[in-house]
Amino acid sequence: MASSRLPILIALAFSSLPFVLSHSNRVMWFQDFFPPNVCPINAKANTFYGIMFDAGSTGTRIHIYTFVQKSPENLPELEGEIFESVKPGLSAYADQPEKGAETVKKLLDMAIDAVPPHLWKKTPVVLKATAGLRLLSEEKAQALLSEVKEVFEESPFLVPEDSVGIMDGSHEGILAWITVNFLTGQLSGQNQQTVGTLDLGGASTQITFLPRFEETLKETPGDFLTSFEMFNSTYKLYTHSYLGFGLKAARLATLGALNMEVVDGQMFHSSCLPRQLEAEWHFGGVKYRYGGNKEGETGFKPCYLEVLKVVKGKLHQPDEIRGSSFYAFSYYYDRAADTNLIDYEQGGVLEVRDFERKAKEVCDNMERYNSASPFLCMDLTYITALLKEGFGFRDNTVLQVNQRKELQNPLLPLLFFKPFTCHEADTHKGRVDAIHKAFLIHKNVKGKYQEKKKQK
Ligand SMILES: O=c1[nH]cnc2c1ncn2[C@@H]1O[C@H](COP(=O)(O)OP(=O)(O)O)[C@@H](O)[C@H]1O
Ligand SMILES: [Ca+2]
Repeated sequence: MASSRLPILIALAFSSLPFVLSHSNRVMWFQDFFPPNVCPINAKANTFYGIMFDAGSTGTRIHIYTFVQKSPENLPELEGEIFESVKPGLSAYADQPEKGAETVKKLLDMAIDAVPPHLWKKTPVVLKATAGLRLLSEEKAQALLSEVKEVFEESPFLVPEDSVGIMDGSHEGILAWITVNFLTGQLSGQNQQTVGTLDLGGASTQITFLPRFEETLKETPGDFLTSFEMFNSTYKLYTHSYLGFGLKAARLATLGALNMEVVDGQMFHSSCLPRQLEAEWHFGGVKYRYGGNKEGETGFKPCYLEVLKVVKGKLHQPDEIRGSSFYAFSYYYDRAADTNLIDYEQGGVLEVRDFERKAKEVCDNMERYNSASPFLCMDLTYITALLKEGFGFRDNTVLQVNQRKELQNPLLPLLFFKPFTCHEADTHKGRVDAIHKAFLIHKNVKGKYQEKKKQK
């Protein structure tokens, strides 16, 4: 993050991303998550901490934040972050929730070392799970979450009431959009030209952009639109999370194995895999056997047809995006960097057709690329089909594929708000109200939008 922006931090930055749903159609971000002494009085310099877990489908990550508040008048500044991750993600322990929670405990032990003992009780700890847990049955997901909650409660840290839960898919999209557009300076000043975001996770994928045309708002299903207020502006965003369309879930779908009761020894085949391949793969706590088409076809053409079945007609295609450029990350970045389409460090700018070109190159020469990952052909072909046939992007749509670590920081948007000063936020209620005013998310924007039109 550009260090000049660091001072724009808010006192509650560390207080997690709870996304508490309120009784109305509003989503509140912080309610009930305020550690008592955020705004110390008469303190010259005060350091405090916050612990956030991002429980993704492919891995669990811990962010331990340190904030320093130099004087009661100033807002705290982010001083540092300790980051660690483990694989696989929690959903791999669907049938062993205690073991899953063990992985969280190991990461949490790092926080015991990082946070001074006298601050343990004031340091909130939060875990937000994404698509891996959304794909599990309610019962299995809850079992995992309650084991995690127990681990938190046995720890010396502050455990807010809603500290462990599954994050709403649309919030994932909004967070990414805010992060990218804030970091690129689009949310401040005049002439805002925001950029849309594409996040390709393991189990779900998100698309988010700010529609420029009324037509888009009219044609979009209501639950794809979310509005929020920030820095005194209202943004009506198009955002949607497609569950089961993450890269790894798409592999299973292509193999015909997604949501299947896998029979022992059952083998799944695909023309997207090296002909002679026979292997095993674990995902979401299930073991899959898979391999190439020993006799049938292999290569880009048959693979594209296979993958097409997974995406064609399954996604909403907003016309407006065809000509715009998007910011793409997660597996878009990983696969582009793996195949030298972009630089690992710098990221780069691509067109959709570059993914297709690379997919052809890899799929039609699978023996050569086999050593990297047997799924490379399938992954690149899926990305191509998802972008073109799924979302409806043109071949020449420009994608900025940049890996910025901050993008993976689920707390970052909270660091941008400056909704109140410490003086205004002396009371718990004062803080909640201030945050409320500063940042609201409304659901069902379409309903509202139509109502407004009728009134006109
Ligand atoms: O902290 C991070 N740093 C870098 N990349 C990350 C981080 N967290 C997730 N990713 C990227 O996200 C993708 C995996 O998605 P994830 O496991 O979060 O699935 P989900 O979003 O579908 O639950 C990979 O491309 C991985 O590189
Ligand atoms: Ca993710």
